[in-house]
Amino acid sequence: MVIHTLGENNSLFNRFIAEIRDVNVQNDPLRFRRNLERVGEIYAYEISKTLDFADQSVETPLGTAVTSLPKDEVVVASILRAGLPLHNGLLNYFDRSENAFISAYRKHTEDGKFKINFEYISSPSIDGKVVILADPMLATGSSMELAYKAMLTKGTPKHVHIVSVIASQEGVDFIKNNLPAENTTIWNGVVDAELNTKSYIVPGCGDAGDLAFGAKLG
Ligand SMILES: O=P(O)(O)OC[C@H]1O[C@H](OP(=O)(O)OP(=O)(O)O)[C@H](O)[C@@H]1O
Ligand SMILES: O=c1cc[nH]c(=O)[nH]1
Ligand SMILES: [Mg+2]
Repeated sequence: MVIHTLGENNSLFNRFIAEIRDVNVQNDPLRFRRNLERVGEIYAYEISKTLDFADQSVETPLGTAVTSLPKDEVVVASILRAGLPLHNGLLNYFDRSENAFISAYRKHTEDGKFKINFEYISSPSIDGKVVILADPMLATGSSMELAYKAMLTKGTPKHVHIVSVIASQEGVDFIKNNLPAENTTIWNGVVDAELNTKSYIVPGCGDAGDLAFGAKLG
């Protein structure tokens, strides 16, 4: 399985990750969402380089320009709710893509544990298409695995790109061990070493869904 960690290279991408993490910046929800969106835009550009391309003619007022354009059909998919700003960023560039949404969230119990609740998937057929499955946080990897399985009920994809902004090493290993290697690629912004006792990524950024959209009950 090919795994990319974009934050390993020096670029402006790291500024967006730093602001997403920074307690003194992430408390501005508009900026937090916009930074996730900007990260999504950069992922879209990087992932676009892996697509199949074909020459197409474009008529200009003065002649014909032959341009190499992506020919794959792309489905942008994300996990509610923290995935929404990242989804929007991907969609800003893959503006012709189809879209899918999966609801998967941590349902906490009184003993401090949680299980992943799945309620909903809205998706087109993914037969033969390139699926980009996005969620800013890859902690244990359970939500992503559940979302991946839900997507597979909608067809057989050509390729699946798993996209996270902040991942844990455990989450990356879990995806590597549980998803097929041949047609899956993982894209992370950064990979942090630890999960705490509540399975939050350390240093991570805190609760991405709450930072983007506010606290929720349960
Ligand atoms: O890798 P995992 O251990 O499964 O954890 C990651 C999941 O947890 C967060 O969602 P959360 O349940 O907080 O929902 P939210 O997006 O509604 O905040 C995050 O957005 C991922 O979906
Ligand atoms: O660190 C984490 C883990 C799960 N979900 C988050 O939003 N943050
Ligand atoms: Mg959350």
